[in-house]
Amino acid sequence: MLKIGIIGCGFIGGQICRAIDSGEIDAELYALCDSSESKALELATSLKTCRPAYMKIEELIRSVDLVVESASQNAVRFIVPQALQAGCNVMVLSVGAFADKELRETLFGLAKQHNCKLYFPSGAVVGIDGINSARAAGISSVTLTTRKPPSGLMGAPYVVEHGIELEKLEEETVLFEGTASEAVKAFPANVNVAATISLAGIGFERTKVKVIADPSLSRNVHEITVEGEFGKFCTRVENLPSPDNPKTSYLAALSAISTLKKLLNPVQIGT
Ligand SMILES: NC(=O)C1=CN([C@@H]2O[C@H](COP(=O)(O)OP(=O)(O)OC[C@H]3O[C@@H](n4cnc5c(N)ncnc54)[C@H](OP(=O)(O)O)[C@@H]3O)[C@@H](O)[C@H]2O)C=CC1
Ligand SMILES: O=C([O-])CC(=O)C(=O)O
Repeated sequence: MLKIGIIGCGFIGGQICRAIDSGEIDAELYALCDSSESKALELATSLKTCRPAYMKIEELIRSVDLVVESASQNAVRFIVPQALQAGCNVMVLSVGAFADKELRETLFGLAKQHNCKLYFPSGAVVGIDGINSARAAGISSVTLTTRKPPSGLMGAPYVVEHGIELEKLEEETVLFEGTASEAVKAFPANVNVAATISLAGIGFERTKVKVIADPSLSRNVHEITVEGEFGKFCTRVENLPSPDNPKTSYLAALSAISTLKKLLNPVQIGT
């Protein structure tokens, strides 16, 4: 049975644990790690059937077949190279870290060298399947427009650096327009989806991103427009935010669960 280790025991890590615990994902939840040991232990003891051990990153990587990174972009830099060098497959949630070209090329190279897989779930957006298909011919433009309630954007480096008083906004306000490369640094906990879209499509410099704060919203809304040889498509998702972490949409955790189920399943549906 596939042994899974989860690094980052917040909302997404917790949802994956519960999906393994309930038997929805047919794998062994072997180990947990978090910057807060007590948070990981609390999660472990809340489970009904699984009894994952708490391990430091190095021990976890030596012990499992697949590492789930559900921690932070900074964690990716530290965890993923070691995990690939140890021969683990890795599922990455903090995809924004891959905007760094040097890191990206190193990690893709290590995955090839060690015959490991890197999995990037679709996350909180819909349409990655369409981008993957469209890329087989040619894509001319990709844009992502992300709208979140102000509470979901609090603490983002861009908001802090520009002194934006989100709590005072009374109407929809465009906070940021730029490339995906800039967006994931400006909003590292809000638009990892821009990184996944870039990896699937036309890269971090050609993918355009707009981030909007809207006090009238209670959902995280992501719209993608893609044009290319195939024609044009637009997707829009209105995500319920997680109750634990308003920056993260529930769909992002479901997408991680679905990716794990897909890699374990001999029958593959969808692109
Ligand atoms: N790909 C996608 O579509 C999406 C990606 N994300 C990203 O996925 C990641 C997980 O999201 P979510 O579960 O909501 O986040 P949470 O903040 O709920 O949980 C993350 C957990 O990881 C811990 N952590 C952070 N850095 C490290 C580290 N270096 N080593 C060990 N533990 C660490 C955090 O601890 P502490 O609180 O102490 O920092 C926290 O307990 C985030 O980076 C988020 O931005 C989210 C939504 C969509
Ligand atoms: O969950 C979301 O709506 C998107 C998100 O935070 C991210 O991509 O980092």
